[in-house]
Amino acid sequence: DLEALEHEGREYIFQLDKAMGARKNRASLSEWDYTSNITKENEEKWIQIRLELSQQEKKAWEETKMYRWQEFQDFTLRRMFKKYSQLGVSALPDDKYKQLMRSVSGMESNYATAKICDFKDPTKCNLALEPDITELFAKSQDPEELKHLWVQWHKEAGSKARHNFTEYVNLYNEAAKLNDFKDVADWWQSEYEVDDFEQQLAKLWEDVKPLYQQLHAYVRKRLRDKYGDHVVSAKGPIPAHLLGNMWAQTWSNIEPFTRPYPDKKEIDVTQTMKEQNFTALKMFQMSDEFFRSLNLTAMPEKFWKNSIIEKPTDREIVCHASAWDFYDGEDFRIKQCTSVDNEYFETTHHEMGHIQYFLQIKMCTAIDSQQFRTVHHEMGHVQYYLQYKHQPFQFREGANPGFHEAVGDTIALSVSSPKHLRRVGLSTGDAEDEQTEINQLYKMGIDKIVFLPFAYTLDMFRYGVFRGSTPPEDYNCHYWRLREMLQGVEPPINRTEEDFDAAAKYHVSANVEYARYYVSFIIQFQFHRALCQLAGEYVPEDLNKKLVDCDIYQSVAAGNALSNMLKMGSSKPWPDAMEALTGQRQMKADGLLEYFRPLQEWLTAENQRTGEYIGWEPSKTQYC
Ligand SMILES: C=C(C[SeH])C(=O)N1CCC[C@H]1C(=O)O
Ligand SMILES: [Zn+2]
Repeated sequence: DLEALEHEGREYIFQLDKAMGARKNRASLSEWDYTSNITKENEEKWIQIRLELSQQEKKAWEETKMYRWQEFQDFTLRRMFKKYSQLGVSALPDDKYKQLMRSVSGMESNYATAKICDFKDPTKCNLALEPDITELFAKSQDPEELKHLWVQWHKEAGSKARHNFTEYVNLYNEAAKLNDFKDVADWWQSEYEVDDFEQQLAKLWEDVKPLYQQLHAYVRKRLRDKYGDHVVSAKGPIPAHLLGNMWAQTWSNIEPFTRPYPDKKEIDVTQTMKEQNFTALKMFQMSDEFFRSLNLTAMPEKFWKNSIIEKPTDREIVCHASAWDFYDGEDFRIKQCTSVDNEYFETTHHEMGHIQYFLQIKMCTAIDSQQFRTVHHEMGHVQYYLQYKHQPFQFREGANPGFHEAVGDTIALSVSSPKHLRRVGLSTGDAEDEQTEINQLYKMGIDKIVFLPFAYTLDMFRYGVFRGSTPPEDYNCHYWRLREMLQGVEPPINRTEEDFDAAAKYHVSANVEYARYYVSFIIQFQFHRALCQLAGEYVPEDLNKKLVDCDIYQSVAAGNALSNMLKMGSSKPWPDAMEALTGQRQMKADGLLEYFRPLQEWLTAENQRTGEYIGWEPSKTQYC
């Protein structure tokens, strides 16, 4: 009878889950070995192990199909069977599976090892993205130098990936169809368990677009004032190489010379951290301490022992920051790039003297607030792993991919508040006045608001590619059409289909879905608002308890609510997790818009005062 069958199903699935845990542990260890020492030999080992594991997954999948799990009474049991009934890329025949893995690892290693020549010294041709190009791009205010760095990087990391990318699209789409999806776009969106995901993304963009347009207009004016109207037009898109970031996804690096009140004391965390001899180690310790202050879990010993945060000089590694769960309940790591330079050498030895297990900690680029945000971002991933490590392996993931990206950033919203920076001695700024608050909101806005159209573009582009509505001969043209339409940016020089600029972004070369960050940058404000209310730090309409100045540090009430949501992992559909923390069951832009309301009002008035054109006319550069 069904009762007995369900009982047998439960026995079976928990055995399967344990075996899956062991497989995931092996897969993570071999991927770690490859990405922290990029060699042909390690690539072969990683591919071999993945192939073995896929055969085991295929066998398990055949068995699972024999159970009539859709009729089971137990919700959790049905949910586990449902997840196991999806085989994934292992559904491909072995030769195609290997080909798909080779095309992705080919793109990823090309991206990780790409080098370009320096603008000032053309004989110096060993500039890597981290830390060299990133640092130059953040600091240079010479449009010609910025154009050189932009064009060279997009040539080395973008164009060279085009062949592998088209092969990856075909094979990945084949795998999607073998999993009963129309294409990869359909597969990626299924992770969000709603049937109108793309409409929800569009609605969120409609809600945020007016605010973005005001910010875009203001920044364009400030850049035109600085570089002249032959470089920045009055009504056109903003040239993408002038925004302080290779992908124009965050504009924090141009804050020093574009903020609303330039003479207002700036809370420059980077400067203070340097003065206080900060190292990455200290930032990781501070982040760990923040989570502990909320009654969340301390980083386990293996984290401090096994993480890699030094960019080795003797080998190539994948530098893009990442957090890892090895599915054994103890081993969790971060791999974040650093490079040895004498400024931190002494500090590191000094630190090493204090701490037995410590990893060689130094930051790739100088200690700066962007790196500080990345540290919190990565530590948020590890905190989520720690909270749900008691779940069955199949549920050891975020409620949806956006949740996993939002944890660290939500904490960083408190850490970057003026109140918190004063609390930890990173700022001696006096209490807030109106102008300082606008400067603070502007600094947060050119990181958080401008990111949204970039993130939206990246996966709208790939949805079109996977659906075939964007054919390979139009890849670059469609990419720039979307970037102009949504972000209001244009390439610094004409582009052709010899170029493939999308792959110059890590996540396109590494096959990492990106809508997760778009979701994260929306829901992190819903999380932040809920936590601030729980911490008694935010009371609607109370001018002494404003959202912009909320810091949940040491609030056990907020921490317990956060950990209760994180502990769920993906055991329930994400609206249940969202509701547990915020009382809302939908993604909504209301949290973000409430946070930035004072900035939106200021920008609207300022753009009226200067008569700046809101929005942008078609670009004059050629790219189609
Ligand atoms: C820090 C990470 C590793 Se999950 C990252 O890729 N992020 C974090 C914010 C957006 C996105 C990016 O760098 O493009
Ligand atoms: Zn992340």
